[in-house]
Amino acid sequence: MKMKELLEVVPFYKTNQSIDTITITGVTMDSRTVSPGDLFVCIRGAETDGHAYVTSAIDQGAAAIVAEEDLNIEFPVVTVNDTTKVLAMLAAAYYNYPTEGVYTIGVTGTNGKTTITYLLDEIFRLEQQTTATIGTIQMNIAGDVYPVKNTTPDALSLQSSFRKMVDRGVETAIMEVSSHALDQGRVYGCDFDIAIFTNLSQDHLDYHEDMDDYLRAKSLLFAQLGNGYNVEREKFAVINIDSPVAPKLIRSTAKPTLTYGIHEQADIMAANIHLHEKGTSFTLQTPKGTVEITSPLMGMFSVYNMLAAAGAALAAGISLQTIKQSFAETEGVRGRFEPVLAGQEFGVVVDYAHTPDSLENVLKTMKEFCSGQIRVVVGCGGDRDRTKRSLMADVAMKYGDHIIFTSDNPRTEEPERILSDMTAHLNGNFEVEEDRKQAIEQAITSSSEGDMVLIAGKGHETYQEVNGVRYDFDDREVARDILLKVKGSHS
Ligand SMILES: CC(=O)N[C@H]1[C@@H](OP(=O)(O)OP(=O)(O)OC[C@H]2O[C@@H](n3ccc(=O)[nH]c3=O)[C@H](O)[C@@H]2O)O[C@H](CO)[C@@H](O)[C@@H]1O[C@H](C)C(=O)N[C@@H](C)C(=O)N[C@H](CCC(=O)O)C(=O)O
Ligand SMILES: Nc1ncnc2c1ncn2[C@@H]1O[C@H](COP(=O)(O)OP(=O)(O)OP(=O)(O)O)[C@@H](O)[C@H]1O
Ligand SMILES: N[C@H](CCC[C@H](N)C(=O)O)C(=O)O
Ligand SMILES: [Mg+2]
Repeated sequence: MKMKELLEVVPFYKTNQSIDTITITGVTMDSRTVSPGDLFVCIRGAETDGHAYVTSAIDQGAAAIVAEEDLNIEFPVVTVNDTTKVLAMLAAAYYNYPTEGVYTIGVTGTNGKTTITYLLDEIFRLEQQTTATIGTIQMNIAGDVYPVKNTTPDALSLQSSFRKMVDRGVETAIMEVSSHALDQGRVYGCDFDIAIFTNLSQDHLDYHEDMDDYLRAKSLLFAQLGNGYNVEREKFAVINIDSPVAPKLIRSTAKPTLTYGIHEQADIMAANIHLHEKGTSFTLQTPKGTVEITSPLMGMFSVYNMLAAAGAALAAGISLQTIKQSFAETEGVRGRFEPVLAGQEFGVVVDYAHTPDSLENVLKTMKEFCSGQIRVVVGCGGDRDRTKRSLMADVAMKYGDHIIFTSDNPRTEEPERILSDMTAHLNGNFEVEEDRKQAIEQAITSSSEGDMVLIAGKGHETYQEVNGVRYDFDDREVARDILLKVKGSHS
């Protein structure tokens, strides 16, 4: 492809020499993956600066460089103001604007993104559509599953995945859009048809300066809605009106908003909510009519997730009957309020709660139905928001009866430091057991009929990450093995 043609997507740029005759065979932002003929885009990252790898990119055969600085080298360099945004534009152009060919739904917010993408995927598949999902657990394109490094992939991987979707006949794609991704422009080249907001609560303050900065990142999804190339499809923002930040997000988009909620007046509402041990039921009120919902999903937070999914599905033209059927038949998401069943007389639940708000939601739900004692096994990730640690510990202490604080992906941090951040301020009874398996065993062996154990924080994860190494560890398997062992020793 002629480099000049690709650069037509970039409104302003400067060159140090003529680029008229340059042909490029790929675009990359990583010197380690440069192939001869690639255009190398220098990105200023969180760890290092891509500008430092120009020589290495050239040595490996790069055809030209896109940079934010005049590099003073005898080599074709295109200078732009913001390489991150330009990379997203180039990625979309290089893969020929694939989101134009796919109905694209983006979900952002602190909690509930993965769950809502799965709920929507089930709805669209019930309509016999070919779908794709991208998110924390995996990427799924028309039934083919791919592992992911990030919840939201970098711009190049993302656009290449959308191209694959078009080639595979995907009609609707539903993706999680993390605040990191928005801040780093990973989705800047995507033309979303629907943007969903779930909620905002504390997380990621290691990365974002404060909650305002975190919200600013989230709002970018709504600001970019409708700025794309596809003007034929109507765009909608679907926003949780019960969230205090809803007005700011509504103001940040030029597109129509469908609101959903339980407390404030909204377009999509849940009334007559009944939360019970086997799930939820409620009356779903929408501009397209009213329908009774029953679902195996537990807790008030699940009602919110269903409202968000219903709002987006209705905006996409799906019928209320399909939505009703899909919520009734949903399989849920692995590692989200997932019971571990091995014939024991007490409940064991694995859940991905790794923020104060999600932990509170899950524990409130458990408390509602637990006739006995609640035991909580919980830790906090290393190299992540330190200020959420004591808050998560407070929530565990408030709702649980016996708390065992343990490790959850210490990464490069000392587990003792993480545990001390969680517990140093606490009074009262709790235990600290650094070894997660021991902690789970302790919680399970001391439970009896009517009790419940919550194993929080890792959900679907199948590893424990310590110093860059991922050791096999699956809360669900570990719990099941312990339950079977305990049962065996009693029989
Ligand atoms: C902090 C963060 O967000 N980092 C992301 C970021 O990497 P970075 O900014 O650290 O990149 P860097 O290492 O500084 O490198 C800068 C540039 O130099 C280039 N480079 C670097 C080294 C080299 O030898 N040659 C070279 O060319 C790199 O390719 C890059 O272009 O850009 C990368 C590509 O998009 C991401 O994979 C990476 O995610 C890391 C792995 C990560 O852990 N991110 C987490 C915090 C994250 O993004 N999480 C959210 C979900 C959070 C949630 O919802 O809970 C997510 O979307 O996954
Ligand atoms: N709407 C909600 N409000 C509050 N908590 C929720 C909500 N939905 C789910 N949760 C809790 O948050 C946990 C994570 O849910 P989910 O994986 O759907 O969120 P996410 O936004 O994708 O998270 P991540 O940022 O890690 O990708 C669940 O296990 C549950 O404990
Ligand atoms: N996407 C989140 C996942 C947190 C899950 C928890 N198990 C942890 O490792 O902190 C993050 O990377 O911050
Ligand atoms: Mg997720």
